[in-house]
Amino acid sequence: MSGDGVEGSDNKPKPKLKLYNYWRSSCSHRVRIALNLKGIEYEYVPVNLLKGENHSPEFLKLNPVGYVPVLVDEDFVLGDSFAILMYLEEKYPQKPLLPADLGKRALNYQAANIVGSSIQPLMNLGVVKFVDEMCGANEHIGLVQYYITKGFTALEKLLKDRAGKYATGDEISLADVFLAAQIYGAVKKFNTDMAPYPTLSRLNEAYNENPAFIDALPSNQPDTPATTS
Ligand SMILES: N[C@@H](CCC(=O)N[C@@H](CS)C(=O)NCC(=O)O)C(=O)O
Repeated sequence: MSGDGVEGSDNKPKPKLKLYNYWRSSCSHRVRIALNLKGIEYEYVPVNLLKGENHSPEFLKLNPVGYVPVLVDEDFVLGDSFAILMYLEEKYPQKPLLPADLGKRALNYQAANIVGSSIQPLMNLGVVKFVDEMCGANEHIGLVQYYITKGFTALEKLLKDRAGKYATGDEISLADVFLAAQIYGAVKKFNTDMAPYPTLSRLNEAYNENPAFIDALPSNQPDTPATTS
């Protein structure tokens, strides 16, 4: 969370960005990684999903769909991690997440959207609770594991001949931000065995050595419960 504050042309420091988020939320985790990579200071505003704070009238004014993360930049309010990442990318072009090469950029969108559309939504807290209420306690586990396997299998095939040190080359890019958060969530919450995914495992090792990724980990946030390792 370190980095230079953003200064206006009058050199007065501008108010910090606020990130409404939750330590364990993978969508929040993505945005924390990008903020750290770009060296943007922000205020961490915790929203406890287990206590349903995301359904409060105050929070729904910020994001009518009731999900974290939400970014507040002075009087501009933006929900959805993908939208936030694109906003940050344009407003803070340092350490770009989108490669200049069109094909690589498109590959980043594809990998990010496999995570953001075909894996994470199926393991979202609301979905998990709904499935368990309809089908019985812990019935969500099989469903989530199915979609993690399907998504990771696709990502492994997609990236195995294209990855460098990072997902789409030797520079960190958008796909890495999505992958790091998704792999962490799959392993920690659903005990996913990463052995069938050697490329994803290798990328995950690179993430775990990078301070911007380490500072963004769910285990390192101000609202992380003390009992969590
Ligand atoms: N497409 C949205 C999805 C946001 C989302 O699903 N957020 C989850 C946490 S990762 C959430 O707030 N879940 C609360 C719930 O399901 O009630 C994004 O990328 O920001």
